[in-house]
Amino acid sequence: MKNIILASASPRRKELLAQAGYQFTVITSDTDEITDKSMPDEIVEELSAMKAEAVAAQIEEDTVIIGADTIVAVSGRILGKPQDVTAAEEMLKTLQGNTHQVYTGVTLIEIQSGTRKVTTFSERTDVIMYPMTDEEIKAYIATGEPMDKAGAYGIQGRAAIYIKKIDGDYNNVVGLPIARLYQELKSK
Ligand SMILES: Cc1cn([C@H]2C[C@H](O)[C@@H](COP(=O)(O)OP(=O)(O)OP(=O)(O)O)O2)c(=O)[nH]c1=O
Repeated sequence: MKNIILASASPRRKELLAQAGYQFTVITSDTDEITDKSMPDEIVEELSAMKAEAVAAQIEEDTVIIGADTIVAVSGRILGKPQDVTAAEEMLKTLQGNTHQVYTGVTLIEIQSGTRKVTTFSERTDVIMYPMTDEEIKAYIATGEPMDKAGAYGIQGRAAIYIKKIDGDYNNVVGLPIARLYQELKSK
């Protein structure tokens, strides 16, 4: 197994990769998360590639660089991280009592003897949320938990009490589909 670099500032991604037993370093970059894609799987795949590439540009030794991006899709809309409390409130009002999809895209850039091999994939998890009252939404936002998370909630945190059902990889919702990633890394 080669050196691994996680190109992400997300504490959840770091925890999941460590939990899987990998040794790695974290190097982050300031990537403008802008894409002209409109399909959710294409968006997360492209943004994960941009994040991995921004870090790969600084690396020459044999390494595997991992970039990831997570978004929420609901009724034809794409939800990233909320800009402010009002946006968080609006997102949660849309998600409560409904089914939505969480997409995480992952890009691996394998640098070997100066050559680069890029692998990108995405995973989708369907999530059904119980209805939330306006008071519950306000109280949840007051915890501060939604602000750095796609769709303004964290399934691994206080929002767990509103999750009725999921179909797909739980860790994909948290931000890194670690089982699929392991399958991909196995061959590296
Ligand atoms: C839906 C959901 C998202 N999230 C998080 C995962 C991601 O960290 C975040 C989406 O933002 P991202 O832009 O995917 O990632 P990030 O900005 O946290 O980190 P980086 O770009 O450096 O890799 O939302 C949860 O933690 N729990 C959830 O239930």
